[in-house]
Amino acid sequence: MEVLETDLDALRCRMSATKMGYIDDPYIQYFLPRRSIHKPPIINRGTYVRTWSIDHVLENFLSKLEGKKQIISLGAGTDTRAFRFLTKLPKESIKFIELDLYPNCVRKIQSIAKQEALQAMLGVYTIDAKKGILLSESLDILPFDIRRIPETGLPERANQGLPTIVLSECCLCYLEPKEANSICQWFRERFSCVGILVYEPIQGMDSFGKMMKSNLASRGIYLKTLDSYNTVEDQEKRFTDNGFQHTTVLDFAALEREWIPETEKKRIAKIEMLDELEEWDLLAKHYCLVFTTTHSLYEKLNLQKGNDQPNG
Ligand SMILES: C[S@@+](CC[C@H](N)C(=O)[O-])C[C@H]1O[C@@H](n2cnc3c(N)ncnc32)[C@H](O)[C@@H]1O
Repeated sequence: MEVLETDLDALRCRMSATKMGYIDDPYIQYFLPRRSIHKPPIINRGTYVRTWSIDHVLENFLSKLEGKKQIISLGAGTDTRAFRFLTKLPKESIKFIELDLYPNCVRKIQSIAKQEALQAMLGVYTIDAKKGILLSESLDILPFDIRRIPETGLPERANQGLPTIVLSECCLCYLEPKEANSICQWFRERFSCVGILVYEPIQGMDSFGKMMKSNLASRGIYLKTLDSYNTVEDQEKRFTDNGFQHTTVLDFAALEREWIPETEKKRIAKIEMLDELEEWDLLAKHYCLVFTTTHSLYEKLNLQKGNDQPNG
């Protein structure tokens, strides 16, 4: 299945951005030993904005709410975020549940099974590498086709009573809009305190967007929701129509401008010269971050009206 390969694309981008110093990720080496990957500066910058902004929303959620919190990652692939966060936070305060298709879970778990440094962070754990299952106090990796969620619910390890952020870092976009929508609706109806954090492409109708779609289509990969949620406004409406009460959507140009601190911008600017600022502007308009919440989570995060940045 071609969609499985998209995880390797994301991993390579993160490796390149890590190697260049945009991202601090000591764990990625365990999942992609080949470090010779180098992506163009605008791709590294995009990977940085993507990683920084998702981390930012999650860190804010984890630090502002008391007690145990849950992050359910749809199509988590070989994301190392759980390990990065577990180095900084008490294990008992956080539960990551990572779902992906069976072959990608097996691949990830095989890497973890070889690395004591990763296992040491999990406390008591069990691994069944053949089944692609890892269970521990703070991280579960489970092979699960997320399209089943509306019918069968989540694997029983998930706890509907915990404040939860559902992360779709480029995953829901591969589903039919109806399927993606039913999943979001399922979470809103079952979880009282929930947010959905989505990173995905937008603006698929212009020439850059068409090129992006046709490059992927040549590999059998289709961004199925893109035409339905083509703009920032469409993305906002998507979640408002779905019954979520508070939605913030920013493209990467806005994220960089409004969220990323000046000190970080200066640091990033020194890493690599961006010869073509116009190219970056174009790319940055084609990706967005959506953060949508129920009223209960919104109140707990204490979002200020008119303040897009979720740390108030
Ligand atoms: C672009 S990758 C993103 C991986 C990771 N979230 C990241 O950003 O690094 C998309 C992931 O979604 C997974 N995926 C696609 N469709 C899925 C489905 N129906 N159920 C579970 N996972 C799925 C793929 O296997 C792949 O690992």
